Amino acid sequence: MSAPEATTAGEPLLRVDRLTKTFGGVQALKDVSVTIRSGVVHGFVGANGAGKSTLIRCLAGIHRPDAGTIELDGAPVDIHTALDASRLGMAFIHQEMSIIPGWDVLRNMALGMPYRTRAGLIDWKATRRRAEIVAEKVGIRFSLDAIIDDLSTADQWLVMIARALMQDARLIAMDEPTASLSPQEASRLHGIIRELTAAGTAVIFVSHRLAEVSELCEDITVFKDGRVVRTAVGQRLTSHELVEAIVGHHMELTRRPEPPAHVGEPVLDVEHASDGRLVQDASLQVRAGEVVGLGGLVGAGRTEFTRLIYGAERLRTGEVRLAGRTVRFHEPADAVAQRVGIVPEERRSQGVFLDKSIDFNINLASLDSLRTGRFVPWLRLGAGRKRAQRLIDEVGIKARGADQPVGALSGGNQQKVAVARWLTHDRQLLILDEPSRGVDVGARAELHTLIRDLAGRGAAVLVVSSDNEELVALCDRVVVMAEGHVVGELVGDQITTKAILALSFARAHKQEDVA
Ligand SMILES: Nc1ncnc2c1ncn2[C@@H]1O[C@H](COP(=O)(O)OP(=O)(O)OP(=O)(O)O)[C@@H](O)[C@H]1O
Repeated sequence: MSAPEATTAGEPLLRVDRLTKTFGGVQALKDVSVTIRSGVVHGFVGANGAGKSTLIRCLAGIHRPDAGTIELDGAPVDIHTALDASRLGMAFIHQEMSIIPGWDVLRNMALGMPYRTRAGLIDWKATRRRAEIVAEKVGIRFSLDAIIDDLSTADQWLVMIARALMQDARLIAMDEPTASLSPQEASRLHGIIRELTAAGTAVIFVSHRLAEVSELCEDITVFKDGRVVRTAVGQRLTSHELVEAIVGHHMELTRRPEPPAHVGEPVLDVEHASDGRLVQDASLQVRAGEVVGLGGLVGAGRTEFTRLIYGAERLRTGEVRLAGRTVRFHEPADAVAQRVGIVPEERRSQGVFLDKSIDFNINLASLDSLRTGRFVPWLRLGAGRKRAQRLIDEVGIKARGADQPVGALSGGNQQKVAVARWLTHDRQLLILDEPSRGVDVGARAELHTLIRDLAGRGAAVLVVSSDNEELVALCDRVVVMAEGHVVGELVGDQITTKAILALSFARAHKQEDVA
């Protein structure tokens, strides 16, 4: 198999015809037909579990379709392995990027495709030369010798795109590339994608951020329950049209919540917290019944601040009070024991047990309340399963049943499990870091309603989000951080995306003024 000849921009490059894929009893793709054109960004949108990633994985040689055909440049192709896909000029950046931790940027870029000498040895000199050209093209400004773990998520994405270009990919599929990026980083990535398509590369772009899909994608395919429900070619759909196609009806995207009916005593009170590094003298209060947002740019220290609060990092100076009592959590489990619920930023490594069932994951947090007696630590499994099923319905987790392993769910549904496990009624404080990352537009609104309901029942909620629209739609108050400091606070109707952004940059402007 060899990479086919170049196709003219706008011409069909890849045709998928009536592809079908079933996992056990779940029909992930049903008769899906899609045409990808050269030089065009093609958006894949749809609710969690609609089939977007499965189609991409079929193209990448990870899954074998049950039926249907794939054609490249008009000729049928059989993709059995990742190597087949790569030889055909297709590169894939999946939701969980395949970086090799501990390796430098150069080796990560050259993975699988380094230049070789005639003797078959890796020609690092030629590989580096090529890598330098590619790095320049995608705007990599860090050293090729940097260790990949030390880079931001946005920079790791650049390395993945650079890897695709090292392979001379004619088609690059990116599964939710902007989910973990700030608006600024995302717009930098959009610029790079536009340059790639201008040079003739076809790009498949998966995202739940509908505004960016509307702006960036010339062609769009909307998936629903494994089927294609709308195809737009050369016609940009607005966010509202996309929402209607995805959820089946019109939905208001950002509306301020009703003010809380009752705000009680402070549940969380943090004073002058510092870790000596990323968080400096940060104070914050969350009262019972309130949803407080932590806004700011990526790298502002928000995640680190929450980790200090719940004991994942060591507090150097300052004080944390929970319901009026000074606490010092040595690890997150200490916080959980004090009725704190935590949804960490890194779902896969810290949030859920992928090989365990949905009901196990959901009930893990509340095992105590499922014990039948103090001295008989006997789990009332029936009650646990019932609770899991209720949450699966309420949050709209798309699964075969409560006993399905979380690892077999789509990315967004895994995130819903990570959040749902805390939606029981016995948490006095919930700390949610990017709770709706990768969650579809309909489910996001449902998740927000559940979070507000919990606050309505008296819980204090602290939410970190890089999506300012989410903070507007969810929070009673927003505390903004910049460079490790709390730089301001917005209350009620003061909370707008513009105001959050202005505060996020306020510190940098002040420093410029001084300079
Ligand atoms: N390896 C697997 N085993 C079993 N079921 C699977 C597997 N991979 C996907 N599925 C199921 O196939 C369906 C489609 O999942 P897919 O990951 O394609 O959705 P998606 O549209 O990419 O969703 P998301 O936006 O949440 O990433 C889901 O019901 C999912 O649970």
